[in-house]
Amino acid sequence: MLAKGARKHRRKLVNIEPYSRDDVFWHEVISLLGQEAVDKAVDDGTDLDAPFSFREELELDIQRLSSNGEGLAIAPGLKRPWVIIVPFSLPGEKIRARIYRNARLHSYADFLGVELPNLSMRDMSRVNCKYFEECGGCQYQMLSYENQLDVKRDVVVNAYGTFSGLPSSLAPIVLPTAPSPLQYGYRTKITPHFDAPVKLRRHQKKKSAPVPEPLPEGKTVAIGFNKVGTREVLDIEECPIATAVINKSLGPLRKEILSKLHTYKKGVSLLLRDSLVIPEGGIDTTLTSDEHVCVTNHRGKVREKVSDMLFEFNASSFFQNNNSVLVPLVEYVKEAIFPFSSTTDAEASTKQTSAPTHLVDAYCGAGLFSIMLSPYFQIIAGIELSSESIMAATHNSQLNNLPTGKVTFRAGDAAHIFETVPDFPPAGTAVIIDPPRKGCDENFLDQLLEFKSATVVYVSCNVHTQARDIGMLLRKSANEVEKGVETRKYSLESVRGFDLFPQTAHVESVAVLRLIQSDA
Ligand SMILES: C[S@@+](CC[C@H](N)C(=O)[O-])C[C@H]1O[C@@H](n2cnc3c(N)ncnc32)[C@H](O)[C@@H]1O
Repeated sequence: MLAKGARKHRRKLVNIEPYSRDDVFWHEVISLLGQEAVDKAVDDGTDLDAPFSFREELELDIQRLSSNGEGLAIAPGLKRPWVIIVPFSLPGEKIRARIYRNARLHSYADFLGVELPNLSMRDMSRVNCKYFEECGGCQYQMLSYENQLDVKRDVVVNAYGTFSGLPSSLAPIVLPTAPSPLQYGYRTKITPHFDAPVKLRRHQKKKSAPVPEPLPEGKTVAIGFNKVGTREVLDIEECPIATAVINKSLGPLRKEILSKLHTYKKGVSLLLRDSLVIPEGGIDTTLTSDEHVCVTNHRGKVREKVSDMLFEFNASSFFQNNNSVLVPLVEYVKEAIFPFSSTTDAEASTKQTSAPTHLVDAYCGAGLFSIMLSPYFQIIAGIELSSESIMAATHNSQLNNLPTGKVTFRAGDAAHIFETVPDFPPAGTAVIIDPPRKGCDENFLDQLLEFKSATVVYVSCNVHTQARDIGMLLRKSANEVEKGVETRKYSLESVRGFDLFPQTAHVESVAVLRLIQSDA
């Protein structure tokens, strides 16, 4: 019988949040070791029995790249199999690593160096950041950009293979990853943070304590991002994936924070957001400026331009962080909705009889898709949980002179959108879904299935929850046909990664679904 503390530790290691980063690793461990070996270790009770001690150093052969960006190796010379996860390492490489955490049938290790590099992938002259291998951010800088895009396509393929629950006969067509026009200097938002120095924190806790003094000359605190694999802050003076205006402001902001560090009771997350200058004078698009500034006030306003449309939103609200890729992304979504515009008349007539006239934009944020696609629809309805973003979306439809009544934005849970559009003809409606990382809930998917729009385009920053949601939608849709209550079902036409986050392991994924006759 395990002691209480050991039972708690076991529960923590075994109960992984589904579709999380840890869950992705766990599925990769199963895939590398084989289900049989995993079952045996679980039966023997050795699945948590790590064969390594803290800080043990090892030489490893990397076998695969994880969808999370790290290299995966099977520990050498052991009687029972065990996986080691090491950042900055590539398949085919021999590397040195040092264990820092043990988990269920796998351990995490720091990267110490390459013994034998994989020269078909690694070229260190490509690395553009002085914090590479220290910062937890951009792990793929040593890869060519083409290689990064290929790796991200594999992530999409594997996510559908592992998390959709679809048989391999229904595996989607995964198109090549669409590139970002900018591969550095693209991030329009960064959020470096700092912890209040321990001494100050203690000092501030005592109510009777005198007002703390500024830090003595030469004493400083790290302001930046997490060191790889830790929660420790790495001091960052520049970030090559952020825009020039953000990098220009980072130095002065750091200086200001350090000069008043003694006034912070706890650590703080800073915000630096690239914005066009917003001219005085309210809603007047003739007053536009191409000058960029960095907004650091969380309650400040930000303006971005996408093609010839303007977007304003609160600095702390959601907006896509790579402006350079937004025109290709929106254009791709548009072509998915109106495939006939790029096909011959004969092809078009076999695909769909008429172009959609209505758009539902679920999880609409500040109205990016609704507003960009407004010229192509008669009526648009958007929904979004954040009332701040809905106010921004409504403001943005006026800022871009959209005809009154053409676009309606509502604050609320996405699932409520379908009850508010009873007059939208499903056959003439396209639905765009762009949920947060956790994906959609089942209630939303049920409403979507009941509505039966001709086309659904699902945009996601987490391809693993997207695969789960699409798998569920396709199964429920096929079930309706099997039961004889419906003759049409959803078919997954394609999935395509979009590189919104060059140099990192993240990928945005766009899935296109069509409602087809079940015998089609
Ligand atoms: C990835 S963002 C997409 C925003 C927008 N489509 C864009 O591209 O700018 C996801 C949005 O979903 C919103 N959200 C989260 N949960 C929601 C829910 N249950 N119903 C509606 N919106 C939700 C968030 O506030 C966030 O703005």
